[in-house]
Amino acid sequence: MWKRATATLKSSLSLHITKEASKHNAFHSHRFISGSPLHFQEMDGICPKHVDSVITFVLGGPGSGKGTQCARIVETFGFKHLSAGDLLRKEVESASEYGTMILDTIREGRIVPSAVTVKLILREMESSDNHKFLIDGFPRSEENRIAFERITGSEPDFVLFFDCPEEEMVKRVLSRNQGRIDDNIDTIKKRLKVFEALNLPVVDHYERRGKLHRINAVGTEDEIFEQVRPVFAACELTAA
Ligand SMILES: Nc1ncnc2c1ncn2[C@@H]1O[C@H](COP(=O)(O)OP(=O)(O)O)[C@@H](O)[C@H]1O
Ligand SMILES: Nc1ccn([C@H]2C[C@H](O)[C@@H](COP(=O)(O)OP(=O)(O)O)O2)c(=O)n1
Repeated sequence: MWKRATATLKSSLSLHITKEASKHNAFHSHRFISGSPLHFQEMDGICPKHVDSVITFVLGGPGSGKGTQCARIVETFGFKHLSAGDLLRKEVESASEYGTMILDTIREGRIVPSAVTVKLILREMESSDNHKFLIDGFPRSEENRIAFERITGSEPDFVLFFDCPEEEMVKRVLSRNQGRIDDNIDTIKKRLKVFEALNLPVVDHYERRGKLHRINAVGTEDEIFEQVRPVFAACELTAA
């Protein structure tokens, strides 16, 4: 399964976001799906580096342990980890024209428009020589999913979902201690609502597609990794 054709992965360099994208938040606007007003300008063409790429999406609520387990997967299986949240936070720090919009959106616990997030992800993929990608915290909505699949012309090879009870997620986020503006009880409550409304439909979608690996996210980090490991080990065997 390592070998797959993402032959239609298009160059992020050909993506442009209009200012309109920054005005519309995905939570309020699904116009991208119906009429594509976010104005991606896509040129035909393949990014040759990614013809054989493996793409794994890592889903789960805030604090479910996605980042923690991704670090273990990177260490054990050599994937390139792309955290959508980290990329967005880096964009805020880089004085990007979208910085204020991204920061406000994160502070309010909403979802940044796909035009911005997909562009950041593709830019990172193209600058990497790795061919195995863990895309963490994405897609967070059907709008994210549809935008990614439409732009790249590809689906993930498989999807991990860290299934964690809400009270455990709240406890973990409140003790995360990374100085994040969204790790406070008010924003967490909003993020959990957004997660249920927008992310769970994505989980259901991949379950129906037979691509979902549901991981019980309660337990020690080691115990959880012992559920994760066989998913990746099986794929390595298939590729051998
Ligand atoms: N299995 C676990 N049990 C308890 N705490 C955990 C576990 N996995 C991660 N954590 C802690 O919970 C917090 C959130 O984990 P993180 O990996 O950042 O989650 P996510 O990326 O899903 O938001 C971090 O402080 C992390 O150290
Ligand atoms: N696909 C994404 C991923 C994250 N974001 C925004 C909204 C999220 O609440 C924040 C933080 O995301 P991040 O994945 O770092 O958060 P958690 O690790 O799940 O707590 O970033 C987004 O708008 N779209």
